[in-house]
Amino acid sequence: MSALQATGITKRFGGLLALSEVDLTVDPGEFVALIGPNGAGKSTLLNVLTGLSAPTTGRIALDGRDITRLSTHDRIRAGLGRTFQHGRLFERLSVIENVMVGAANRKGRSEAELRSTAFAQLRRMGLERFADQPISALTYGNRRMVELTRVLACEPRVLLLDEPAAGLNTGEVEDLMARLRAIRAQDKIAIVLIEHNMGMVMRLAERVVVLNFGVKIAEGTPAEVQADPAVLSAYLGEGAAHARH
Ligand SMILES: Nc1ncnc2c1ncn2[C@@H]1O[C@H](COP(=O)(O)OP(=O)(O)OP(=O)(O)O)[C@@H](O)[C@H]1O
Repeated sequence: MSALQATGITKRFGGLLALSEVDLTVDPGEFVALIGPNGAGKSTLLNVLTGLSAPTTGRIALDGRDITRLSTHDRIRAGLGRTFQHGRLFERLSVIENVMVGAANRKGRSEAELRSTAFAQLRRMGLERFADQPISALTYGNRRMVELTRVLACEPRVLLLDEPAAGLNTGEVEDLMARLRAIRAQDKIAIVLIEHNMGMVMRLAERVVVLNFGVKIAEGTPAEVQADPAVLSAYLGEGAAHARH
């Protein structure tokens, strides 16, 4: 059974067709990258999957259960986690308190349990020394890592990441990739990554799905997708694709 299955997702904003009959299937533990030029519909698809935006038509299932009509909060509880392109940390709270907020999405935990869960997550992300610092004291790169830690504290089965490497320096991107590999190996969670950093996509993803103007134009291994003329056209324009063939 698929960990996540979105079928026939269409999303209209007035006259604009942001997504057109998009299918996305993610197997348990699989690492899928979702790529496409600016405005292709990637963030819109994540918003629909997480319930921030209702699809015009289409169906979403998590572990075989229809979640199309669940609230965002209930989807998180059901095991669907997500980070945002522009982070949303609580500035006035400490690092560990932010992560505790993530852990609190799981029912029935005492404050002491939330704190120890949050601390364990911070430790495995190499952030434990910042636990009691305010968010405002962190570098940009560390803030992004705290965002990832917070969603991990929700113990997702499927993790959706919206451009986690944006704004990170080379060393931080390497660190992020190593952490994502470790998370996946340890937690066996499925990951869907939206990313413009193609080097990262090619090194991490097992399967790549390409959107362009709201339509899925290609799907395959990183090597297959890189060699696909339709993908080249979408990124570089018809002229560049023809020049290669
Ligand atoms: N709330 C909205 N209202 C109207 N149009 C929207 C809304 N959200 C997105 N769009 C439009 O839908 C299309 C897809 O946008 P989306 O942000 O999903 O693309 P993207 O692939 O994530 O792009 P980027 O890589 O630049 O983040 C764009 O034309 C965008 O202008």
